[in-house]
Amino acid sequence: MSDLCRIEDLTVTYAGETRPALEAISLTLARGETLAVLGESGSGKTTLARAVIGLLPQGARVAGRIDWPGGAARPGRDIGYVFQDPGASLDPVLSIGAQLVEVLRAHRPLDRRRAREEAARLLARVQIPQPELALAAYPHQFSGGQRQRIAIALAIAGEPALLIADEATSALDTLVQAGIVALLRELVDEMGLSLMLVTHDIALAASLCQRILVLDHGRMAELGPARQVVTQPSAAITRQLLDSRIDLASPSLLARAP
Ligand SMILES: Nc1ncnc2c1ncn2[C@@H]1O[C@H](COP(=O)(O)OP(=O)(O)OP(=O)(O)O)[C@@H](O)[C@H]1O
Repeated sequence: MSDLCRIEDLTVTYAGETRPALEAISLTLARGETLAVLGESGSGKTTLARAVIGLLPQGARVAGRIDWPGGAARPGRDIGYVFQDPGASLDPVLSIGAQLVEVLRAHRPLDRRRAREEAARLLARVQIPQPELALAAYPHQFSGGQRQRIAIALAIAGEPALLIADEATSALDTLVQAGIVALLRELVDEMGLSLMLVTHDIALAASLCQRILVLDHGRMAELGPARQVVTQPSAAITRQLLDSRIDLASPSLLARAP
């Protein structure tokens, strides 16, 4: 597998802060690789994802490097981003079709008719029923799970090499969450996408990703194959995250680690 993204000694300090939110992060993400970024609230997961996509807030100081050996990555086109709240991706006053067509035409040389056909195909791909009709509907007409599926359609519309899912399932109830996780897994397999899954849920990380990076107060606590991280954790914080998941889901957590 060739390298998609190389992060070297990345340190990010927000404006007005003295303590970095992220410190000395180094890792390489291969093409087609699935990586979970795991940690407690405030450990720096979103900061890492925002740094990768190049969308840190103004005034944030960045040291270190993020290299894209295949050429600079453009948000939207080369990197798709799915937020926890689909409302962050979807415009409430535009129809789903208009939003998808806009993104498709910004990134791909499609005329309006072809873009609309492609939009319907994308909605079908993320399992929105009656995609032709759905194009004319507005975000509030869909359930939370369906809105997240539409946000995923928007994120993959530019045929990105990397999809970042930032707590994309944590606001959803368990069954709906399982459906979105299954969809992400299918898309990664079919499109050869790299996935960066930002989560505080070690079971989810292990079930979906090949490697897990554990962050603790902005630092790398541990990075390794998912199975190894969940069966032989080397960092205290990973053991804590595991302990907090010792419930009925735990046996499947170990069985499903890639
Ligand atoms: N815009 C900002 N300005 C100042 N500090 C910030 C800003 N955004 C985040 N932080 C701080 O940076 C640290 C890391 O935050 P970050 O959102 O990356 O963590 P996280 O692991 O994604 O947390 P969560 O799971 O709660 O989203 C936290 O201490 C947070 O308070």
